[in-house]
Amino acid sequence: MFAARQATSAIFGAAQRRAFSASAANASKVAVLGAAGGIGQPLSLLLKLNPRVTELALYDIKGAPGVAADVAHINTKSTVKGYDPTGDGIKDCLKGAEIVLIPAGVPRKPGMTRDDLFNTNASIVRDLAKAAAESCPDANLLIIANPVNSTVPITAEVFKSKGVYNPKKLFGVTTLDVVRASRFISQLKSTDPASESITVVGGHSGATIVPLLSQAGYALEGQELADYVKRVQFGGDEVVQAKGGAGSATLSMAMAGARFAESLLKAAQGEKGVVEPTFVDSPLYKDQGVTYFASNVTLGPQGVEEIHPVGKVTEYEQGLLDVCLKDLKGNIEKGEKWAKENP
Ligand SMILES: NC(=O)c1ccc[n+]([C@@H]2O[C@H](COP(=O)([O-])OP(=O)(O)OC[C@H]3O[C@@H](n4cnc5c(N)ncnc54)[C@H](O)[C@@H]3O)[C@@H](O)[C@H]2O)c1
Ligand SMILES: O=C(O)C[C@H](O)C(=O)O
Repeated sequence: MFAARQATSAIFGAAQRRAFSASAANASKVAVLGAAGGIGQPLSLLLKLNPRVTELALYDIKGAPGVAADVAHINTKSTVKGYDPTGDGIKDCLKGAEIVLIPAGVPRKPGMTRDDLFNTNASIVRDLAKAAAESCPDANLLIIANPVNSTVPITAEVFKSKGVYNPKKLFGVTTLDVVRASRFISQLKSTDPASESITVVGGHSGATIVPLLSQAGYALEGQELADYVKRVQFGGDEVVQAKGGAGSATLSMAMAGARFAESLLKAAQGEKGVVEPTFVDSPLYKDQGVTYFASNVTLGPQGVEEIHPVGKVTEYEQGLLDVCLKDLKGNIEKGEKWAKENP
């Protein structure tokens, strides 16, 4: 039988559980908006298994109370409550949240780009961002809904318009790109994926996803390198195709979102040297008009502590970066413009 304790032990090791006990006084409310969806459900499950989470608040336009009732039976200590749009649902869900994950929004079907989701997801994210800016302006906001390259700038504009924008607490979740980059190189080189750490920078769509394989000491060449880069850049499409119209990555994304939330909680609870890749308001390419950029970031109790530079790249990687920056600038400006015109 899959006992919750065993599952918790498998995902969160003994050292983590001891560290958690030492800081058990921390109350960590985590909210998931879009909790009844393909990502939302397994993400809620993984958060329920995380001993650092003390309160789990699950919101969706439909189905969240059911998901909450189900997840709440898992024998870990956190409390779970589901909320829907009736009454003060969203406000109550967000009040006191330390972390808010937003996977609410439509996923791709074969033949679509992430940007094709813009028209639907922009207003969903804007409205949820408004609610967060009003009810939990100090929370860490983790944007999963696509197109991340635009939904993060939209969220920032909402927070700016309410006078509560804190660039250190707004994150586009790009964790899945490094999870894939590590897994795919381990398949090529027959290594342990858990010990692979491939830096991926840029954004979260196609050519804006730039894996920097050379920094991990790998020197793939020619077609092998091109195929690897393409697989990382279009890993999402691989899943969209395989699901044949039934959506995009949900399970691997839930794992990636839960990992990022865990890293933020560790940092908030005093752990040093917690580094994750994420798409943030970044100085790295501001001189080229690219105001948000994903790179490795050291997390601290106040969110972003240090944005790591991109570091040394090969000529080939510089070529990828040049293409990335051009696309990214357009995606960011599109989000900002839309948010200003559609407050
Ligand atoms: N950042 C990443 O790496 C990454 C990875 C995978 C998917 N995604 C994106 O995540 C999003 C969700 O994907 P999914 O597979 O879970 O989709 P899904 O359709 O299965 O679930 C989305 C959920 O959002 C809910 N929702 C819609 N509007 C809402 C609103 N206004 N308030 C609250 N909830 C609302 C829906 O009811 C649904 O339950 C998509 O945009 C997808 O492209 C991002
Ligand atoms: O590919 C998608 O549309 C979903 C997500 O962004 C992913 O990378 O899997």
